[in-house]
Amino acid sequence: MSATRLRLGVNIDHVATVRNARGSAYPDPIRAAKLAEEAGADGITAHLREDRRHISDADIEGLMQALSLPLNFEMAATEEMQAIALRHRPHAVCIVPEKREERTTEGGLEVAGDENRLAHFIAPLRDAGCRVSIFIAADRAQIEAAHRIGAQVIELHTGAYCDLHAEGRMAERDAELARLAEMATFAHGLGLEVHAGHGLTYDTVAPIAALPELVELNIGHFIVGEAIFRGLTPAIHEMRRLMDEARG
Ligand SMILES: CC(=O)[C@@H](O)[C@H](O)COP(=O)(O)O
Ligand SMILES: NCC(=O)COP(=O)(O)O
Repeated sequence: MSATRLRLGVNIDHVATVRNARGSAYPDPIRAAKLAEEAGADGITAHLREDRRHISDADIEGLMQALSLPLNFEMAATEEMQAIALRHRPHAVCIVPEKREERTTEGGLEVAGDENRLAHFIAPLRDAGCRVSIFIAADRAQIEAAHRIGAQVIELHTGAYCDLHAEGRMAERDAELARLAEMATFAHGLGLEVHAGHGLTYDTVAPIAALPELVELNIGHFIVGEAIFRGLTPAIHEMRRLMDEARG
C-alpha cells in the first residue's frame, strides 16, 4: 500500500488572504492554482468560508473554469454552500466545521451527533457526482458515523498533531500520531478513502505521509508561506519530495 504515490492537494486559500488584506486583485489564487498544477500538484483545495474571509464566490467560479485538476471544495454544511456546490459540481466536496470567530478550523466535524441531517445534506451532492469527504478528528465514533451517512472519503485533521509538534510536546504529539495511524487503518477497513491535512509543514509531513492507508494530503498555509521565500513551484516541489521520501 505504501508504494502508492500519495496525492498532493495544494490549498490556495491563503493566497486569497494576502489579496484580501489590501482589497486588491492580486495575488490571484487562480494563477496560484495553475502554477501548482504545473508544479505537479494532483489537486487544488479551496475553502469558501461563510464569512468569505479568503476565497470568494468568484474564485470558485474561476477555479472551476480554469482548472484541469480536480477541485476539492471545502465548505460548511449549510444550505447556501450546498446550493453553490450543486451549481459547480466540483470533483470533491469536503464538509468542514466552521465557527465564525475561529482563526482556523479548530476540530473535526461533529457527525455522530448530527447524522440524520448530514445524511440528507450529502445525498444530493453524491447524486450530483461529487465525492463527499468529511473533515474529521481521529475519533472512531465520528468515523463510523461518517461511514454510516454515506461519505466516500474522510480527511483526518492533522492540526492537533502539528500544534503539539510546534509546541515541543513530543510525547503528546506521538500519541496523536498513533491515534491518526490507528484511525486511518480503521477508516480504510470500513472502505473509506482516507485523506489528511491541516497545518502540515516540511517538519511534520513525513510521519503522516508514511501512513500507508492515506491516498491524499491537502496542504496550504505552510506552502503559501514558504512560497514567499523560495517561490511557489520550489515550495511545492520540496513538499512533494518529502512526501515521496516518506513513502519510500
Ligand atoms: C478545513 C481545513 O482544515 C482547511 O483546509 C481550511 O481550508 C483552512 O482554512 P482556514 O485557514 O481558513 O481555516
Ligand atoms: N484540509 C486541509 C487543507 O486543505 C490545508 O490546510 P492548511 O495546510 O492550510 O492548514
